[in-house]
Amino acid sequence: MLRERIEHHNYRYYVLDDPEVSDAEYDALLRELQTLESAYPELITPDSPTQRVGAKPAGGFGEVRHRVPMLSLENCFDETELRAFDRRVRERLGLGGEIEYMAEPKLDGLAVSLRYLSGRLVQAATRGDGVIGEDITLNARTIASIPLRLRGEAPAVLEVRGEVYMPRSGFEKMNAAARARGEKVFVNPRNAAAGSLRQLDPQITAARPLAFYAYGLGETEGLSIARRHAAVLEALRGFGLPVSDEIRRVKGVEGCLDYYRAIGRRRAELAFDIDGVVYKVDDLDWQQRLGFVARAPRFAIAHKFPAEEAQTRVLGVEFQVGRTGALTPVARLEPVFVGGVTVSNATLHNMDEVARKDVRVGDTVIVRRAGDVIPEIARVLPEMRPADAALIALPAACPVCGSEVVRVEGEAVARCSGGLFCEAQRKGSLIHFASRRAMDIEGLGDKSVSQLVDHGLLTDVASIYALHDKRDQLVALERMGEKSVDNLLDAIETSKQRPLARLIFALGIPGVGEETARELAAHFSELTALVRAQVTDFIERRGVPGIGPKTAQGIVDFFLAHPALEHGGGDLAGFLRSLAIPKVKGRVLDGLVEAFASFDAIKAAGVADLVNDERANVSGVGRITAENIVTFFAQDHNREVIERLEQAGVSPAAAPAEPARASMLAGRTYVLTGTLSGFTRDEAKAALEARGARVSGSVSAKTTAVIAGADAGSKLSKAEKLGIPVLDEAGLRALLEGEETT
Ligand SMILES: NC(=O)c1ccc[n+]([C@@H]2O[C@H](COP(=O)([O-])OP(=O)(O)OC[C@H]3O[C@@H](n4cnc5c(N)ncnc54)[C@H](O)[C@@H]3O)[C@@H](O)[C@H]2O)c1
Ligand SMILES: [Zn+2]
Repeated sequence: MLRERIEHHNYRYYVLDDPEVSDAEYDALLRELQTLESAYPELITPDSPTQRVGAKPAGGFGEVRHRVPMLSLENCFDETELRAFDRRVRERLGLGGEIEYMAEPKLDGLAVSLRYLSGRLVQAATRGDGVIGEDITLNARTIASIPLRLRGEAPAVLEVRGEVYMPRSGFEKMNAAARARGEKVFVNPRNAAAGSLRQLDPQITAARPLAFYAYGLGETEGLSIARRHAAVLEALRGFGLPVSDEIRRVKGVEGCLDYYRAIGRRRAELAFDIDGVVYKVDDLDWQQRLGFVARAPRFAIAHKFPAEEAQTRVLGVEFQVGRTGALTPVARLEPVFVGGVTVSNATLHNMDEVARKDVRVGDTVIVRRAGDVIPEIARVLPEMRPADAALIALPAACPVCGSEVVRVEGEAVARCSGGLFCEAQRKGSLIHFASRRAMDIEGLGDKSVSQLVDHGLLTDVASIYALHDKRDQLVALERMGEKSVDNLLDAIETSKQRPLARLIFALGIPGVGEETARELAAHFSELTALVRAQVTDFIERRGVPGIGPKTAQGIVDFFLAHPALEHGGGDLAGFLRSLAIPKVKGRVLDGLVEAFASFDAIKAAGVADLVNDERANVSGVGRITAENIVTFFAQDHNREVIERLEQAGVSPAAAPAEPARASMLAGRTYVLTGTLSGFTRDEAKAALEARGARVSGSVSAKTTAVIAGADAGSKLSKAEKLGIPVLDEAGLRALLEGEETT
């Protein structure tokens, strides 16, 4: 029965701090019951979960009777529901205009009530069932942000209502430590906070990273303040209680929605988890007139964010093949609504990840989609695993071309060995070549590349430049038409003039990203030089193979101790061997002779001359990338493609004479904010600094420009206020390439 199921989940959640289902699923059950009860009001009983808050205390703790009940909040999940709430409020108050609300973050922890008598903390209690809570005074005393004494002139009685929560950083640290000890980890900061606070041994609570925010009042005596919720918060602050500085006064539904969206964008940046925002009528007299229903006040509502996690089932696993042949396992899921969209696939990244999470086909899993991040499987619920759940195995053959799948020892990825014989790799490399940051050929995206490959019009990247001879065939294709074919051919023609760095990046050499491609273009100036390069052109060897710092020091010390040693002539290797210098034999001995040729040179060598190390001539190109580049250009088919590209007139401008790059942006200050798609923050910072710019963390009048990625927050609004130019990611690229002067 529905009520019993809800009660069971309440018990798991509120008493055991160990829920079995996601909040979204629980909310759906509760709504189902609410809908039923509103259709058949005669079924409502006072003990129905819709009429009650939380659950009775667990026992083990003393009981506290709340003098002012601790209620829950009504929920809304979208704009329509919010408007309905606002309309109800105005109708009840008989008001026409916009209502002023206080908008607050809805912290995801657990509610507590702190009782101060003449400024001293005398009791702390959980919400319990709203009427009777658990006495957690000793535990609450261990939380640093809960003052034991109030500041200023405290009233005779002050009950403070607020949320005990666990900041995200503390949660992650605590879970990492638990994982290292092989102990159970908490599924989210809320359960961690509840589980940590409701410990019978306060010493355990003391060791947990808990914090507190105050947001309201219970019983008070002798407190005189303005009849405004804002004044309540101000007073709480004045008594030394922590109050969130994200709280704002807003006007009407539009103000509420603006606040909701703005904080929603910054949700991931906040130091704590929030599951939504709360709007409260600011005027306390109005609050009083609005009053309460059974389990919640009528003057406030929680506007919840779409759940970032949801529960679903793994129906199967497919392996996708990327342009480098990497096989990515992708779980096919029973469609589920999470993070605001319906998700039916989630990446499993690679086989190590599959093993680490122990995902099997048939498993019930928690899917997570935070912000615009690709959905992923957060964890498996092993207790719900069916007996016939199937292990996920790496296929022996590529699902696209049937070539053998190889997995390099020690590497997480498995690859199809088919190379350009593999259609998936061919399509992938064509899409990459034409992509915006590579050769930027508009009209050659995922779909059209796929279509052209399927019709045999494209084979490799050089075949793009033969398309103009196939105009008739192109026009005959579905979704093509004269106009779009002409546009495509124009775009292809234009792409012949892209700078060398872009062409190098477009070729898709393993390990060569945009930044490395730029370095390579600057170093080699033309493609033929890069094609002919050897590993030694990238990497300079110094010292003698096999000699590390210790051996080197040993050699230097030996000659310091024997300054008079001379080599009378003859076999140098034999003479060295006869000296029996520690570690100097075999490869090291041969290497010394080869590198230095004379005994005097070896005697004179310092540690730095002896130690074997490598220096990169091109920044960002280490041995592995160097080998990748050389291997790439050693392949006949790749050389042939390059030749055909050249014949077709793809003649990238040699890197423009770099305007003393190191000082290109000297004297300028940039601020980075939001998420860039092509760079990490650190990469963007390094690239700017390499050009002489300063990168600062805060916006001021001295800021040259703010570079804003997706979901930029307060720094962007500050820049707009100060009238400081704002660049997007394309602007940043132009700036780095010296094409723009902001
Ligand atoms: N997964 C499960 O099995 C399960 C079971 C029961 C409940 N739940 C979840 O618990 C939630 C319901 O719990 P609830 O009754 O505590 O309601 P709620 O969490 O939706 O809202 C009320 C609570 O919000 C908190 N809050 C945070 N910031 C606040 C602020 N600024 N002002 C006022 N209050 C603030 C308070 O603790 C208050 O008690 C739902 O999200 C539900 O999905 C899940
Ligand atoms: Zn393949």
